[in-house]
Amino acid sequence: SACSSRLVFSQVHPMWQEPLAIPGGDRQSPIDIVVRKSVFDPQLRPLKVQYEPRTCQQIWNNGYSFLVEYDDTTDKSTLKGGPLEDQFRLCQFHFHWGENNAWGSEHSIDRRLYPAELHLVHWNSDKYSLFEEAVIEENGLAVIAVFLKIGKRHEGLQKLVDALPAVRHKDSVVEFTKFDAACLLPENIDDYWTYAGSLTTPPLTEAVTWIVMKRHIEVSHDQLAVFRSLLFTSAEEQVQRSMVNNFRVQQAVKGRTVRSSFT
Ligand SMILES: COc1ccc([C@H]2OC(=S)NC2=O)c(OC)c1
Ligand SMILES: [Zn+2]
Repeated sequence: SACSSRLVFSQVHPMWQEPLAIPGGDRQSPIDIVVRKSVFDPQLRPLKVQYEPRTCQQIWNNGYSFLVEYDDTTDKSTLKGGPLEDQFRLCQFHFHWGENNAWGSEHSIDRRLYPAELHLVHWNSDKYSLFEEAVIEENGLAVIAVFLKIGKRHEGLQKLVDALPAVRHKDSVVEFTKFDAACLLPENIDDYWTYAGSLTTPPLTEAVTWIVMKRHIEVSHDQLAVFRSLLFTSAEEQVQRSMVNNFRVQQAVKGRTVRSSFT
């Protein structure tokens, strides 16, 4: 699918140092969400998530995370409502996680970090015809963020966990079909925060309407351990590096307002 588009990142592996100052970066992500400063917006509507499991295609280790990629050539898996004026198409989801359970998420709530964070990535198919077009437009993308907490085993995630050893190295791909991404959403998706932000790895474009779920999902310690068994490095490289701590440092809010859909 296009959305995992082979946008050429800076070849220097960011390893999450800040490789470059973003010219005029005044809406960068991730951020710490200060709950008492968020503003309830009664005009925020319920989210409408309609995912078609048959659009799931493959898992790709891109050397930053592993992406579960969807066929985004038609409007079969869509997101609308909430803060969104247009219809958005699901193109991939991926995660960010730590080397241990003390940290790993990109966003935090009142400074509380989670061991991992899921990003469900959608692009505005009312206004653009390709992910690559949308990724440089300020209303181009919508990313749903869901925090992961260590607890009971997540049955729906296990099918994905079982496929990960096949994509251990950077640039490996494995077929992965009929996965319902909706199983990774918390029961209640009506409670969320939303703010204007950016991609969290290069190209860091300020194209993202963030929808950060208030409710987390639970995964088992062993399931998250399999994420940490992945590698940043390709099979040919002499030195193998574990894929952990693939999150960006938090960015200045710079006067942005974070709205909440709940009081
Ligand atoms: C080329 O497409 C990209 C590139 C980077 C990101 C990063 O930005 C966020 S958000 N998470 C990431 O890993 C992306 O995710 C939507 C999509
Ligand atoms: Zn991400």
